[in-house]
Amino acid sequence: MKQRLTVLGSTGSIGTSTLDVVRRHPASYEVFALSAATQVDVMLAQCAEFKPRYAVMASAAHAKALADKLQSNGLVTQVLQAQDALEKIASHPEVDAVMGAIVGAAGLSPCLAAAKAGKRLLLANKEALVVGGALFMETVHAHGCTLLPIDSEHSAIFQCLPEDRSTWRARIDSLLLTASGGPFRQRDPATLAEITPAQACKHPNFSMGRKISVDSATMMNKALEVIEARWLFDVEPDQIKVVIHPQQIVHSMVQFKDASILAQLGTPDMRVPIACGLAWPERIESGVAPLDFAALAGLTFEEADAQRFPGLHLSWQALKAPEGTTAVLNAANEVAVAAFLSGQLRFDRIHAVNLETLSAVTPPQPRNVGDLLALNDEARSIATEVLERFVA
Ligand SMILES: NC(=O)C1=CN([C@@H]2O[C@H](COP(=O)(O)OP(=O)(O)OC[C@H]3O[C@@H](n4cnc5c(N)ncnc54)[C@H](OP(=O)(O)O)[C@@H]3O)[C@@H](O)[C@H]2O)C=CC1
Ligand SMILES: CC(=O)[C@@H](O)[C@H](O)COP(=O)(O)O
Ligand SMILES: [Mn+2]
Repeated sequence: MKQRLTVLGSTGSIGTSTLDVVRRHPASYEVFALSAATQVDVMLAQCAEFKPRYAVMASAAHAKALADKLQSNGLVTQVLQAQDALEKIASHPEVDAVMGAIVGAAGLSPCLAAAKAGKRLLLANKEALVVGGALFMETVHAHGCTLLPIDSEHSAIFQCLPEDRSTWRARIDSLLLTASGGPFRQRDPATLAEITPAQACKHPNFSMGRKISVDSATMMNKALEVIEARWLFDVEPDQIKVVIHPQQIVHSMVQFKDASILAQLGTPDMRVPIACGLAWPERIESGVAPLDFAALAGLTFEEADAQRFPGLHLSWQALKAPEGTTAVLNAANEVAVAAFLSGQLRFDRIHAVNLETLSAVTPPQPRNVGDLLALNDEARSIATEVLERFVA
């Protein structure tokens, strides 16, 4: 029986890698629905190839443009638009699995809809978990959702852990998240003010969307991943450690109570964790060449420099603060990164916007997804005010 799949964010880096793996296994997977925001022609080509029943676009104008092109190409995919359209394709009764690959908090509601419908949820969209926190995991557990981490570090940890979740806590000492250190790991910190979006988006090992690439450059990506790990694996914040490993061959590790460490290794290519999530607990071909150990120059590890990467430590601070603080941090960072990418904010001021927004917002205890979305909106508007003080 084929798995019927919805891909949220199909035109992005994770979305296209997902479809690349799916393309290799036509007997096992069928695309039920795709979603995107702006890239109409990429979506048109995906509809022509994968023939989904539905395609969702984020705005009415993009939906209309896609519908017109589909019609003139004789394609019958139905185009939907509106917030509840994403939730509809994520929770549709005919869907087995959902890839959550929208970037940012915009992915929270459709991922929660998939979780509530008890789907197999392949989660790349780390911001959904950073915003959703305990409420996200409660929804996963209450509705029998199978949550499969796609973020490479979390997929690595997931693969190193025993399958029986109830035994994790008793056996784990700590989770060791590896980090590349980004493109500025060795750059003179005095020159960080001059960095351009193109430089920040040049990740040393992965070709990714622009937002996550900037996060890797500030190491806010690792901060978000610390928060993601806390919720995915139900460990205390201080059980999560970060180590820089510039080659990104070791994707992360689990240290057990007896000091034994298990690591997951592989070529740095997101099709590996994606294939792992699609097929779990089986294994399928991902299209990625295995590691050639003889050709590796060496694997090195070092500590993250707190002065160069001040944002990294905000994760532990936010996790120890009242619930909702991680949502505030995420909102501030989304606003600051967008401002940097549009040329308004200096790279070295992203951290200042995050820090000031955190001190300006005291989050009330979120009781439901409505509270989380309201908190996200409030934190975004305060971050936008804070930003005014830092723009050139
Ligand atoms: N890229 C990677 O290797 C990794 C990514 N991740 C995580 O996966 C997620 C996706 O990352 P990535 O693929 O790099 O991002 P991209 O920017 O490449 O893709 C994002 C996708 O989401 C769509 N999108 C953007 N904004 C919205 C919105 N407001 N509403 C609906 N859809 C939207 C985009 O549509 P369009 O392009 O049509 O505008 C696109 O399809 C992020 O959370 C990231 O942190 C995690 C690990 C690795
Ligand atoms: C591929 C992936 O999972 C990204 O999150 C990537 O690992 C970024 O790495 P750094 O944030 O360590 O640069
Ligand atoms: Mn990652």
